[in-house]
Amino acid sequence: MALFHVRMDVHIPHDLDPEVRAQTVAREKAYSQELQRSGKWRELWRIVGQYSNISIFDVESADELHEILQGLPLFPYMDMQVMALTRHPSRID
Ligand SMILES: O=C(O)C[C@H]1C=CC(=O)O1
Repeated sequence: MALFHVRMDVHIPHDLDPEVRAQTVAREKAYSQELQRSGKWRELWRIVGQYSNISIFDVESADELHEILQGLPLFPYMDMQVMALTRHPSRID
C-alpha cells in the first residue's frame, strides 16, 4: 500500500469544442467515481476558488498511480504535483 497526495490544476483550452469539453468532463467524472468506489481514490476535494483539486490515492505503487493519472480523460489539460506520503511517527491511530 502506498499513499500519495496529488494536486491537479485543470487548464482546458478556451477554444476547445464545447461538446468535446462536456464529453471529456463527463468521462473524467465516471473514471474518478469508479476509482473512488474501488478505494484507490480515497479523497477528492475542490480547492476553493480554483479549477483544482487535492486528492489522496491509496495504491500499490508509484507505477500504479502513474497509470491511473495518465488514464484521466483530462490528463492532457492538467498540471499535477505528486507527493509520496508515509506514516508520521507521532500519529496515535
Ligand atoms: O474537476 C477536477 O478537479 C478534475 C477531475 C478530478 C475528478 C474529476 O471528476 O475531475
